[in-house]
Amino acid sequence: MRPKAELHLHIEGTLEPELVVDLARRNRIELPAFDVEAVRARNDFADLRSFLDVYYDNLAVLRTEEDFHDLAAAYLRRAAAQGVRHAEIFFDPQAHTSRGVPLEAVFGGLSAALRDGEVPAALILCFLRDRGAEEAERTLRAALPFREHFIGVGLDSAEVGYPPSLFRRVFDIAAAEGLHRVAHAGEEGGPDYVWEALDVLGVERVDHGIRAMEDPQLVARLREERIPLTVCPLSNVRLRVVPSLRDHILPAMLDEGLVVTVNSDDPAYFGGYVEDNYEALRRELGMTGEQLDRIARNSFAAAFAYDPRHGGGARPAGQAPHHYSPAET
Ligand SMILES: Nc1ncnc2[nH]cnc12
Ligand SMILES: [Zn+2]
Repeated sequence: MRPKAELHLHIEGTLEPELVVDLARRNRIELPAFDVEAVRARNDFADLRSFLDVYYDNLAVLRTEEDFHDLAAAYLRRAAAQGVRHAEIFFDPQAHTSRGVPLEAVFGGLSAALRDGEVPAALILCFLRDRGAEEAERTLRAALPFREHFIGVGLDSAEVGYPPSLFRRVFDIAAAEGLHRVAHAGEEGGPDYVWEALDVLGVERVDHGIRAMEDPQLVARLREERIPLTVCPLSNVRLRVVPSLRDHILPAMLDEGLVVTVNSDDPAYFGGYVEDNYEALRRELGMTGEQLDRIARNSFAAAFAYDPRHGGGARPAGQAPHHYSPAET
C-alpha cells in the first residue's frame, strides 16, 4: 500500500453507524432504533443537502470530551491501516456548540486523540457557510484561546447560495493569526466559487474544486500557482456530483498538470476510507500505478504540516508546495 497524506477528511464524517449506536447508549440519547443497520440505511443521498441532513442528525450522539476522543482515535487507527502517514483533519465546531457542547470538550477530546494517535495529524477548523459570516467570526474568536490546537481554517456545509466572498472578514482575521486557509469550492458550486475562494479568501488549497475544470483560465491559474485540489472521488459519486466513477474528471485534472490529491471526505457515509478511494480509481477508472504514485506524492507536497525539508515540520502559511521527487517522500 502506498504511503499518503489525507488532507480532506471531516472527523464528523468518520462517525460509523456502530459508533452512533454505542455513543447513543453511553449518553442515553434516544434513537429511532438502536440498530446499526437502521442507522446505515439512511446513507443513500440525492445531493449534498440530503447528506448533510443525516450527518447533522447523527452528531446528536457526540456530547462529551471522551466522545470526541473516541471518534478521532478510531479514525487514526483506520487511517494507519490505510497507509496514511499524515492527516490534516477538518472539524465543525458550530455543529457542536449550537447543540450546547462546550468548545473545551471538542478541542480537548480531538487534541488528546491526535496527541496519542499512530498517525501524525493536525486540525483545521471549518466554518459552516450556511450559518453565515457573523457566526463564523464569533466562532473563530471563541476558538482563538485554543490557537495552538489548530493550524488553519476552512469553509464547508451547503455550498450553493453561500459564496466564499461572504466570509472575507473572518478569513482576513484568520490570516492575521497566521492560520492556513482552505475552502470547499467547486463541489456543487461553479468555477466562480473557486475564483472567489482564491481571490477573496486567499485560500492555499481548494477542497473538491472539480468544477474548476469548466473554466480553462482557472485551470491555468491553479496549474501556474501550484494550488492543490483535494478531490474526493467516492464522495462525488455518492453525492451525485458525478454520475459514476468512470465519468470522474480526475484523470483529466492530472493530465492538465494540476496538483491533485485523493481523499475520503466523510468515509463513514461514502463507502470507503482513503486507500479505498485509490483502489476504486485503479479498479474502475483504470488509473495506473504511476498516476496514483503521483497523486500520493502530491498529497505530501500539498500538506501544510508535513515537510521533509523541515524534518516533517510545518510549511509556513502562504508558501507554495514543493515539488517532491519520489525519493523525498
Ligand atoms: N463534502 C462536503 N461538502 C460540504 N460540506 C461538508 N461537510 C462534510 N462533508 C462535506
Ligand atoms: Zn468535505
